[in-house]
Amino acid sequence: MEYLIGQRWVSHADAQLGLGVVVGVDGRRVTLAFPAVGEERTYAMDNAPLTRLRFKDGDHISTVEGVELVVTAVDEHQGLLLYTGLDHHEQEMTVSELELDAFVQLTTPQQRLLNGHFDRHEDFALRVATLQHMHRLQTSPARGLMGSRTSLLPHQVYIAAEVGRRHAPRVLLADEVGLGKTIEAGMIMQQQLLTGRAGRVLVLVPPSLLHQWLVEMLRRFNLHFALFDAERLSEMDESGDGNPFEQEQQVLCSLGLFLDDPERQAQALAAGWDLVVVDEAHHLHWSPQEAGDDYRFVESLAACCVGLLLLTATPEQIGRESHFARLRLLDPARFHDLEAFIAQEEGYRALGDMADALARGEVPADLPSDMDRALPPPELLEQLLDRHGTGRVLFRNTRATVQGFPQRVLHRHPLPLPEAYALAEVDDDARLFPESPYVDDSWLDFDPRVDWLVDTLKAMRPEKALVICARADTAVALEHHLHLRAGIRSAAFYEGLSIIERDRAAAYFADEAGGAQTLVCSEIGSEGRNFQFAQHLILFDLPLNPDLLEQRIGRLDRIGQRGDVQIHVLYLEGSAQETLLDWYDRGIDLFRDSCSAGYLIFTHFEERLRAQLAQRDADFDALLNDTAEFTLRTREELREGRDRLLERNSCRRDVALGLIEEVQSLEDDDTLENYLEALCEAFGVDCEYHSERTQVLRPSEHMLTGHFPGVTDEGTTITFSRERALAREDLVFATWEHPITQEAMDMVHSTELGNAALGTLKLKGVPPGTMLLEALYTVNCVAPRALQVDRFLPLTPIRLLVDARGKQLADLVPHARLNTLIEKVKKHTALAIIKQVQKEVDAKMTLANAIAEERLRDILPAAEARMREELGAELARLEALREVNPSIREEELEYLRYRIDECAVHIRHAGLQLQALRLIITT
Ligand SMILES: Nc1ncnc2c1ncn2[C@@H]1O[C@H](COP(=O)(O)OP(=O)(O)OP(=O)(O)O)[C@@H](O)[C@H]1O
Repeated sequence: MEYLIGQRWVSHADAQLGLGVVVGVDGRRVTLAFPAVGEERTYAMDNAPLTRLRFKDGDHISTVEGVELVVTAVDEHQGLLLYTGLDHHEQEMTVSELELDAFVQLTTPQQRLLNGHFDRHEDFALRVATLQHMHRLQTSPARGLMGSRTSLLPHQVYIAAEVGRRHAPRVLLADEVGLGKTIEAGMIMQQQLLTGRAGRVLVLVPPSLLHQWLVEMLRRFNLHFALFDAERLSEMDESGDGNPFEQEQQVLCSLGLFLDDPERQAQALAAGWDLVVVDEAHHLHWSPQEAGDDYRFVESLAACCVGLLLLTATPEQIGRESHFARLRLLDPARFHDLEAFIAQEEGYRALGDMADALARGEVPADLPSDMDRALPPPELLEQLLDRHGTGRVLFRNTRATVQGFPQRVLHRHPLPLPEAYALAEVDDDARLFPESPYVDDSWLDFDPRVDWLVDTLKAMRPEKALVICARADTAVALEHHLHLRAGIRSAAFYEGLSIIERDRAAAYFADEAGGAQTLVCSEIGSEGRNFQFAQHLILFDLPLNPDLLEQRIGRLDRIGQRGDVQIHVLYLEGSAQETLLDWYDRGIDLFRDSCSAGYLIFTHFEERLRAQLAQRDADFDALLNDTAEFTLRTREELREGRDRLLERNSCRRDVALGLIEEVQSLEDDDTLENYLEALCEAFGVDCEYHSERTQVLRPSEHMLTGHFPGVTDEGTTITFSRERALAREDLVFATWEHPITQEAMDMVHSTELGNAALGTLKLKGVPPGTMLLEALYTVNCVAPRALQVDRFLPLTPIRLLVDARGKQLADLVPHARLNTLIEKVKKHTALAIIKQVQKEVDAKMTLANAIAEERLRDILPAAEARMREELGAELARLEALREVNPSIREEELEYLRYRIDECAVHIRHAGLQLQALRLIITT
């Protein structure tokens, strides 16, 4: 090998040195300067780990002056290479190799292979596997649904898939209490973030639910929200770094932060969000006369964010009008007329009948005129639901459809009315909450509910009971009494506590060993919290709103409840509470069955009920009968009309079951386990068996990078079993979509790991000394993530195996087979081989590139056709839908048209990327 001063060489022993230049040749020694690292090294010529750097036509080079050229010709002059190329103005220029930038990164497979930077065959195989898995995940129907630590419940999976795949989803998630709206919102967010449809997310929740949300999002979805409270915001203000909302991508805070604070509102509005989520949205104040500050703020947010999820279990808690007002936030164009909305709801019964008939295979005579009667009934049913239902904006699943819920069992506990209460002058409020007029705690001494509570809790020990009362003062007094005077382990949960104190109290109650036996909550504890680990609910009083009562019961009667829910209602005989209990129990039958029309029924009878609460008389039985009859009728109407349609729209079981099956099949085989093991091996992470389908990952001394995603110094225990992950919170649930897997895959994809290898092989029928080149290409489409072009044009790995005569043998010798046959070659032999076959490799690469390009010519039009078919069908559907159901917003249509055009442009410009190259010599 001849060395001349000025030539450029790279060290294949240490790629980090950058590009060296020969600065001295002295007998048998050569000295190189490596300007990128400011070092000089001298080597013995006969075993220097150096390779001459020689660029070729089409390579990108850059000079010390920062000029970038695409090489068009290479000449040699007095032993030095001269590169001619075009800069980005298409100007031609020629530079000597002396002028090349020393910070060269040899990363392409061909450069690395030809310069002697070989990888292990295991790493080569890992790279190929990574690209194949990435491709498979990109095209999976279950994309975005695999990574949540939740049971796969059809109604949730359906909603997550249906809403999560929309661009800019704007929906009201209104499943009945405790059916998992938070989980659905998490699944939707996870999917939107994973697929790039959303990046910036703002979640607004009541203060008492902040931590519960924070924890649920993290442990179930690996979503790291920044929790903003007043303190953190003022610290951020002081730091002078500008708008705090612009400093985080996913923010969780309470709506209260913004009330009466126009400046904060302006900051949040200016920060721009892809998705805004509002929990317990029934609290937003609105009436036809006046909108509250909270409503107006959310309305401003709704106007400038693209996606909006509103969550409420009791959409009509404050009445139909405010239900309408929330729908208006989602789509002001569609929901602009309250009267029309109410009239339309009335037509749902007829639609429900038609849907039933179609489900039975009959085509009803009165089918809407926009529908094509010639279609088969299942398709007509799809169209009917799609075009005439409310499914696009409103999702509501009920216990009746979800099934598997335990019973609610009512226990009435009459107690004598103390004289002090009987004789007191009372108003409406004090009738229901007789202790409320007391400024001190003296009522504890004579109120029989207190002793009952103490005795019952003691008798129940160690079973846990949630106690709910309407007022914070009552909760505090009761808890003090239980705790200090009766020696019952208890905690209070009320609005006077800070958020952290509330969470501490809830955690103390949840603690199985040594925790509180009871938690005494004011009404704020009746909303959103998860207390299903308890089976006893003690209602110290009853609220004067059936939806609030439903929320209270929902704390225990929710997903995850394992036994029947025992509802104990304490009441003072002859008091307004007894009347209210009778009305709820015998009128609405709310203790046995949840009722979405509770508020409607309440408003219908409110006047008569209030009169009976003030003074029960002979009319009460009539009130009970009327209420029961009205309730029956209303439930029936809802079941026949709105709910029936909503249910069909809110969960299509067959679709959901198909998706669940897909997720399960990905989980059940051991591909991920084997793949992660190979990844760990490649990166120097120890993988130790823990128990069935569970491993401990630990950084080893030979860790390749400073960090492997998700692996801590102490070790991270991961399980591949969903069942175990649900039972054991401390284990990481490893799925294809867990950040560990995703980031590790990215680490392989975005670096050169495994992209160049050399080996030998004995192959029957192939003479020794034959050269084979195994090349893997992927389709490289540069496009904004939000367009999701990868749905139509995924990575599409193309594997070629070219022999010396240019024959393509990929199908004959599959990659997996090659992996089992290939043998390692010592580094110096490999370097000797590569020097000899340089020219041949170049020639075969040209050939391989041509074959791959030819394949690409088929792939791109097919991808465009697929995109046009899929998005075109979506567009046609939306256009048809819009004719009859204006809940489709014009922007949705416009965006879809724009997306089709943009996707087409990007698909046409897609190119190939050589991802990995392996040179094989037969022996
Ligand atoms: N698929 C699931 N797998 C496991 N647990 C779940 C699942 N869905 C819901 N849960 C649990 O059930 C409980 C109720 O869920 P969630 O809080 O999402 O309900 P919700 O509809 O928002 O309730 P609320 O109406 O009270 O606000 C929570 O403890 C949640 O963690």
